[in-house]
Amino acid sequence: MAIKNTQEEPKTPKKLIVKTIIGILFLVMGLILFISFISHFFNGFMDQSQISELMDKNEVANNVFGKFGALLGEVFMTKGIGITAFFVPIFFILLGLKVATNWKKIKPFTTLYQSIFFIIWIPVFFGCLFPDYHVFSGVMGFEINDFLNSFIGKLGVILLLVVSLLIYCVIHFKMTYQSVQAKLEERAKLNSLKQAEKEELRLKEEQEKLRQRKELEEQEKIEKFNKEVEKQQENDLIEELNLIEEYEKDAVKSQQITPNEAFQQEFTVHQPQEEEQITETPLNITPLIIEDETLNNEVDFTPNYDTQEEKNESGTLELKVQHIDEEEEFEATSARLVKEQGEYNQRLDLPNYQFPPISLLRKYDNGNTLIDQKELESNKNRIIETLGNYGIGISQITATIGPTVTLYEIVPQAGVRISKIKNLEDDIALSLSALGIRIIAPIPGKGTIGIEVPNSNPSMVSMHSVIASQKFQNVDMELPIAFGKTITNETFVADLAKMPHLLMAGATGQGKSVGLNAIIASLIYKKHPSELKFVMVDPKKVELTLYSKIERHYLAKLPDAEEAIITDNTKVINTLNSLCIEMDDRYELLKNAFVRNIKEYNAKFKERKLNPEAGHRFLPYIVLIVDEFADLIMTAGKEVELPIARLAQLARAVGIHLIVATQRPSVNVITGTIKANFPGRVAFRVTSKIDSRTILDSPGADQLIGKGDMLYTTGNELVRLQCAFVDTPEVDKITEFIGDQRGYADAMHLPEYVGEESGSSLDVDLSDRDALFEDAARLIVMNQQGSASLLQRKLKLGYNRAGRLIDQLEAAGIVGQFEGSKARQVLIQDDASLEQLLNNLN
Ligand SMILES: Nc1ncnc2c1ncn2[C@@H]1O[C@H](COP(=O)(O)OP(=O)(O)OP(=O)(O)O)[C@@H](O)[C@H]1O
Repeated sequence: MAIKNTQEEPKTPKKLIVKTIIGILFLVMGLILFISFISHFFNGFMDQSQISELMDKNEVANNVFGKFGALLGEVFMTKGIGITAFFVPIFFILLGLKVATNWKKIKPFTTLYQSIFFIIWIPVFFGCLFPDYHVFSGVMGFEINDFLNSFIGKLGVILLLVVSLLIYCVIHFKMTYQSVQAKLEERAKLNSLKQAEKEELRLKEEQEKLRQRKELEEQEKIEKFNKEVEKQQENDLIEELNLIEEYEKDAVKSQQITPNEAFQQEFTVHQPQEEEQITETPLNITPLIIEDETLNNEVDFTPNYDTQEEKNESGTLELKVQHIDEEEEFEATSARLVKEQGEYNQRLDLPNYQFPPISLLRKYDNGNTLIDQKELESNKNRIIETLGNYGIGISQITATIGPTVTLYEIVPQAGVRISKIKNLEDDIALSLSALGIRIIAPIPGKGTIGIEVPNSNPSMVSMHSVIASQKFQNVDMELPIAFGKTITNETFVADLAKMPHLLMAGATGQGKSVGLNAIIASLIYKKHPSELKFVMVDPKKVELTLYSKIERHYLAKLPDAEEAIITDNTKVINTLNSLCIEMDDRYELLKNAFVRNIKEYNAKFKERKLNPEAGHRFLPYIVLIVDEFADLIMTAGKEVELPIARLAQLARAVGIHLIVATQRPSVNVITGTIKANFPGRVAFRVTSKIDSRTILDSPGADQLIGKGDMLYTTGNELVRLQCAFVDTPEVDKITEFIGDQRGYADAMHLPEYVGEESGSSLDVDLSDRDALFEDAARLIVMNQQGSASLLQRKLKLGYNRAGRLIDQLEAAGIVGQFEGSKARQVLIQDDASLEQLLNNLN
C-alpha cells in the first residue's frame, strides 16, 4: 500500500496563477502605453506622416515603440484626450498590480472614478491655454473648448473652468469657509505652539548655561578657599619655626649670663599667634618657667601667661616652654563653658514667648472628604465609554479620592499608545462635563495613566487640619511649610531650606495670597522669633499689612525704615541690596568659623565654639516674601532683578530664602535668570498654557480649578495639591496673639545700605583717599565699567566701601556721574592717562 506523504507542500491554486499572469499582462500593457505616450509627447509631430504609411517598411517612426507606439500616442493623446491620456497607462499599471498582488491599498477603479473630473477638465483647460498644441488638449479638449468659445466666449470658458474646479474642491475635499478658517487657525496655533516650544528650549538652554556657570563659580570659590587655608597653614608653620628659633636663641643667650643678670634683663614674652603650635621644649637656662596656656582667641578668653620660679637639683634654673595644643585647649574651653552655662539657647532672648495655639485656627466641618458613590461610578463609566469611543480599551481602573480632585488610575490594554490618550484630554473633559481635567500620562514611577477629575462637592482643607497633623507636628525640617493636602489626602510638607527659593504664580483670585499666608503660618507655628525673620514686600499694600503686628518678633527691616512691611517699590531696592550685604557678612562669618552652611554655623555657635566678641552671633533664617513681583519688575526692572538673582544664586547656604509671587508669569517678569535660580515652583490656576509653561516648564496649571488647587514642583515631578485655607480673621488672631507678647525692642535691623546715588563728589576729600583707590581706578579703567558691584566682586569689598570708592573716583574725574540703573561712564580711556592722573594726584 502506498504511504501518503503528509509533508506534501500545499499546491498553489490555479486561479492564483491565472491572476498573476493577467496582472503581469496589464502591467506590461500599462508600461508600453506609458512609454509610448512619453515618446509621443516629444516625437509625435515628426511621426505623423509615418503613421499614414503603416505597412511601409522603409518608413521608420521616432517613437520608442516604433509605428505602433506612434499610433497609440496619436490615437490616445493627439486625437484623443491629450495629456490626460496618461491616466490610461496609470490605470492599467494599478490594475495589473491589484490583480497580481491583491494589495488592499491599491484601488484602480476608485482612482479612475475620482479622476473622471480631471480627465474632462484638463483637456478643456489646455485647449483654452494652448489651442494649437493638440498633444496637450487632444482633439476632445480642442473641440469642447471651440464649442464653448463660440457659445459663451473666452472669458466664459475661463470662468467655467475656475468655478467647476472650486465646486469640485468643495464637494471632494469638503472645503467650506469654516473648514478653511479652522485650518488656518490650527496652523496659526501650531506656529505659536512651536514658538512657545522654541522659547522654552531657549529658556532651558539658558538655565543650563547658568547652572554650569554657577557650578564653575562655586568650584572656583572652593578652590580659592582651600588655597587660603593652605596658605594660612604654611604661614603658621613658618611662624612656628621662627618662634622655636627665637626661643633657642634666647636660651643660648641665657646660658651665657648669670642668674642675677638674667633676672635683671628685661623679659618679654612672645605672644603666639592664633594658630601657633609649639611642642614642649625644655631648656637648661634661667630660673623661669613660662607656661603658655591659652592660645584661643575664638572663645571669649584673652591669652593667659603665668610665670613661675623653679630651681632644679643642680641649682640652675630651667626655662620650660610649655605649649598646649590649641585645638585641644579650644575644645576644652568650649566644653567647660557649655558645662558651666549650658549650650547657647537663642530662645532665651524671649524666654516667655508662647507659640500660638492651634485653637486659633478655624476647624471646618467638612474636614473629611465626602464623595458620592454615584458620582464615582458615573465618572468611571464615562471615562471607559469616552476612551472606548476612540478605540482605547481599559484593562483596569481605580479611583483615589482627594479633597477636591479624584484621581482615576487607568491601566490601558496592551498596544494602546499613551499619546493617543493624552490627545483626548479635551474630549474626555467634555464628556465628563467637568473643568479642570488633567491627564497624567504616564504617572511617573507607575505604568498607569492618571485622569484627575474635580469632585462636584470639594471639601475645604483647613490650616487647622494640616498644622495639627502628625506629619507636621513631628517633622524634622529646618523650615517646614505645610502646603496642604495631596490627592491621596495626606498632609504635604516641604522644606523651604532645601527648595531653597520658591516662585509662586497664579491668575488673580486663584489662591496666591491664601497660599502665602499658609506658608507664613506654617513657619510661625514651628519657628521661634529668634530663629526666623521675614522681610516682607507688598506692593499691593493690603495683603501683608496684618503682619505689622509681629514686627518686633518676626520681621526685619532697614535701620532707618519706618514701616517693616515695604509697600513702596523704590525702597525695595535698598532692602534687597542690604540683604546682599547681610549675605556677604554671613559668608564671612561662615568662612571664619570654617563651616559650610548656617546649620553647622549655628550648631557650632550653640556649642560655644564661636566667640561673640569676634563678631559671631546666632544667625536667624531670613525669608524674603514678595507678593507681587511683576509690579516690582515693571517699576524697578534690573535694579531689582540683579540683587534678587544674586540672593537667589548665593544666599541658600547662609539661610536667606526667597518666596516670590506673581499674577503675571510672563517671560519678561520671570526671566531666565530668575527662573534658573528658583527650583521650587507653585502654580495656582493660570489662564493659558503658555503661562503654565513659563512657571512650571510644562502645561497643567491652566487645567486647575482654582480656589487653592495648585501644582508644586522642585524640578522633578509635579504634585497636585489642595492648598490649606487660612482666612484673614485667623491670621489676625495669630498675629494678635504674638503681637501681645513681649518682643524685641524693634524689628531685626538689616545692614545699612548706602545707595550709589548717595553722597556727591562735593563732600569727597581726595586727600584722604581709600587705600584701595589706585587699585580700584586701574580695575575700572581696565574693564571700562564704572560700577560699585565690579569693585565689590573683584576687590572683595562691602557695599559701603565700594560706594565710597566710586564717589572718590568720581571726584577724581575717573568715572562719570550716577546714571540710575546704568553703570557710570568711565572717563579715562587708557592706562597711560590714568597713571598720569594718579601721579598728579599724588
Ligand atoms: N486653599 C483654598 N481653599 C479654599 N478656597 C480658597 C483657597 N485659596 C483661595 N480660596 C478662595 O479664593 C479666593 C481668592 O483667593 P486669594 O485672595 O488668595 O487670591 P489671589 O490669587 O491672591 O488673588 P489676587 O492676586 O487678586 O490677590 C479666597 O477669598 C477664597 O475664597
